[in-house]
Amino acid sequence: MQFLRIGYNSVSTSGKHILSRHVRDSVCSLFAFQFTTLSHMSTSAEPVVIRVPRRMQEHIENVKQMKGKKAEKVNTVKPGKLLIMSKNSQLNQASGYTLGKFEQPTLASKGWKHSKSFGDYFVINKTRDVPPCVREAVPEENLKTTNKTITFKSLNLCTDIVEILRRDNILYPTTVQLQTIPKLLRGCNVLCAAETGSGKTLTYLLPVIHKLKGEIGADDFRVVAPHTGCVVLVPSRELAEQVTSVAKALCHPFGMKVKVVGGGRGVGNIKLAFASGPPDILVATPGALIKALRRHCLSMTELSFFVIDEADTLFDPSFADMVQTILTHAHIASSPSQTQGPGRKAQLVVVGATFPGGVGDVLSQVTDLGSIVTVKSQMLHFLMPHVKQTFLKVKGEDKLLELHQALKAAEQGGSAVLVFCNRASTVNWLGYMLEDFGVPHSRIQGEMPATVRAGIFRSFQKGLVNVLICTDIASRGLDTQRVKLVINYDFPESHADYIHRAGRVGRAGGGGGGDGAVLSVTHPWDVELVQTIETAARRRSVLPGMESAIRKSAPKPDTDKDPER
Ligand SMILES: Nc1ncnc2c1ncn2[C@@H]1O[C@H](COP(=O)(O)OP(=O)(O)OP(=O)(O)O)[C@@H](O)[C@H]1O
Repeated sequence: MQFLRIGYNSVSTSGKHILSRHVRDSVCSLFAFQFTTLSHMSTSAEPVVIRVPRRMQEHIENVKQMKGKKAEKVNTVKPGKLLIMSKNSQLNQASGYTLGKFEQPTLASKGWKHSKSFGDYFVINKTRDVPPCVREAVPEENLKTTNKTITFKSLNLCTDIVEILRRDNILYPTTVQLQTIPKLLRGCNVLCAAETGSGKTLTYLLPVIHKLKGEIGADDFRVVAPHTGCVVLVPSRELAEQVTSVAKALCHPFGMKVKVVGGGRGVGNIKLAFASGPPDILVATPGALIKALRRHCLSMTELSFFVIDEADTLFDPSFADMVQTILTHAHIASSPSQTQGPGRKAQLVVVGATFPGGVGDVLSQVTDLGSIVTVKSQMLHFLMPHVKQTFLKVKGEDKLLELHQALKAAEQGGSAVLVFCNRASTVNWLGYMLEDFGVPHSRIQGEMPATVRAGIFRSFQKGLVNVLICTDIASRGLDTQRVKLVINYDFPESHADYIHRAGRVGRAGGGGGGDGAVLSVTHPWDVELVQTIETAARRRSVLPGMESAIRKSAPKPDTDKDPER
């Protein structure tokens, strides 16, 4: 300070020295008044030099840095329920706390690249008990007094279908069903993007069955020339069997035929599916469907519906060419009017819980993109608020022990567990290790024949075994109501994989939707993904990089008679 005063004096008297820009800025921030005076005084005279001692410069820099750090730290600890619970309680975040738009959250996983962080953890607590897609269930006796409650009947589905659903205790449409079913019944092409477990299978199957049921008998030419009414394309054999069993249960009372053709079976088996004539609904994997088309087992020119389920996988480069080839066999409508009467074209339904870019490029080749109505759920690409998600930073050698502990705890609770690995070889190795520990389990990975995989998955679904070690092949679309715990033994390689894996718990119709949990074990190389997930949780925002090209269609000024409006 002493020295500065001398500088000030020298300015006021001689004004002969040049003020270095860097020092001027530093001084300016701390001694704003003095600098204003200096600049003012030096305008008419020669440039000014103020000599600031090195120690003072360092002090100024230190103060600046400290100020910056203080600005970064946000006090998120508040009384009440916790959204984020961390090993370091200073980094907890109350569920009632909302980060400001420009506030930088201090992450519990901030130092997780450092070896000292082994043993650290944080938990994203659930903030609700039921999945957001499940709409408020109002007791039957209150229905008359509650305008808001919409049942499947009010969606104009035929009473027989509503009755079948009622027997399965499916009474109220989920939000995505409520938004999508009326549009499909009107004949629109629909792209439906909704979170995992929100009931997308029924979303497309119900209108498909309703319409095909109406066509049978009412449509003379159909009796003369029976044809397949709907093709559902799915990426895996397990999913094909799952969709088929749901469709069969719904179609059986109406005498409608549902068949499945999946990978891993020979051409003879594919032909067998068509031996008794074209099925009303065909569920197929891309490879099997192409084989069927090449052998003229079916024609897709008279389809009423073409459904692409798990679109993000089917539009992935490994499938995209096959999907494109298949789409050229179908005549896709460009407007609802083209879906009526003889010579009608097929409605296109594209369904998924995550969407990559590039979907539009493929679809634009078969239909007018403007004809596709987009239904995007509000929770798309958000972390599930009804599932507790724990992240552990552990040493490689401790992973197995952590897994064993978690499996033992789950075994006591009697719940089923999915353990995800990134490689088929890890699935096999982990299986041998768990055998040594005496943990009964099954394994599924992509290198197994599809028929074997499907059998293993069926026995897991039936409850014959409670632990399934798997790769991401089990993360897409499979309905795993029994599963209460998902363990990421290997951390997923992308946000999309995390969303799909975590989505195996907390599904609609699961009764206690809120008792599912996800446990992720992480390594230093996973930390960046973990940090973006933690940031999204603290900000309550979507996971980054998932926005893709999906935009909700602007409402058209037509006679949209959705009951929700
Ligand atoms: N309206 C409803 N009410 C109650 N349960 C429902 C309803 N609709 C669907 N379900 C049940 O919710 C579960 C999940 O449905 P589904 O498998 O279709 O989800 P999804 O959205 O396709 O999930 P994913 O994205 O993982 O494929 C199923 O067991 C289904 O029977």
